[in-house]
Amino acid sequence: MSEEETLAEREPLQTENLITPKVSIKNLNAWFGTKQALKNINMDIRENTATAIIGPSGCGKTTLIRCLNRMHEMTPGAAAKGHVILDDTDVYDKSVDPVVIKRRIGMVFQRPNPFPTMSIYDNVAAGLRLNGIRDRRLLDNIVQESLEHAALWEEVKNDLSKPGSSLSGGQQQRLCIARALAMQPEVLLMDEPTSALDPIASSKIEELIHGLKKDLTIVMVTHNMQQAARVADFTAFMYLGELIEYGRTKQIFENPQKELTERYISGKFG
Ligand SMILES: Nc1ncnc2c1ncn2[C@@H]1O[C@H](COP(=O)(O)OP(=O)(O)OP(=O)(O)O)[C@@H](O)[C@H]1O
Repeated sequence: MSEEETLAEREPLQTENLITPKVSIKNLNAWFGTKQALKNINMDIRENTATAIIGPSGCGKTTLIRCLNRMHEMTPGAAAKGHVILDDTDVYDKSVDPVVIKRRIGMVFQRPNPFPTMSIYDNVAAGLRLNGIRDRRLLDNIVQESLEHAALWEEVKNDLSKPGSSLSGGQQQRLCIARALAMQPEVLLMDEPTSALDPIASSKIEELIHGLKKDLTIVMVTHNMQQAARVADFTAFMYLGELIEYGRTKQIFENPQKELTERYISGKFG
């Protein structure tokens, strides 16, 4: 058994249905005004795994992950209907506070977006302070842990008061990951987290994703199929707002069951 093999690959397939998902998407539909962007998505996401969402431009990848933590509805005119069950909470239940959901399901965006006027330290501490944490020692600890977790601490530990915007693009993206981790999310959504980065910075983020899976569940959008193959345990292929095929990454890439998936994977359209 190679070290490259992931936990999901080693486990026998038969156990798959017995594992309670971390996130269960049921009959999820989403719109921008009258345009339907997601069509009846059903998908279970297993805890402590990385799932890649792939598919051609405009197929609904970003919309899908933004529906998971209720960011989609923040776009004027946007709406979602259906269920996203996080453990045993329906994210779309009327009694649920979307702010709590965003804390439990964090997000990292395509372009690194540190708060430009804030120091490295304050970028990571900002969310904690907003949540009323003022104790300096506690803040120091969480900031250090988050930066360590994001594999950035060694590079910035002597420069914590410098602006976040003084870092390289790859470092800024890891700072944004640290900022998300400081809130101790259970699920981390990543929307093409390496598309603005060079290959070395990208591979650092990919390594990081491997490590982060031990503590949380990752759902990432990527245009890069090699990246999906390298980092994701499971891959979902979408087309025109529909989930066409979803399974273990190895199966999706080596033995797709649907012709559309096969055509996309082999570069016949994109
Ligand atoms: N703010 C918006 N207003 C109106 N329509 C939108 C908006 N954002 C996305 N859409 C439309 O919704 C559909 C899904 O978009 P989405 O961004 O989820 O696709 P995607 O697969 O992530 O695309 P890409 O790979 O290009 O980022 C597309 O047809 C897109 O044009």
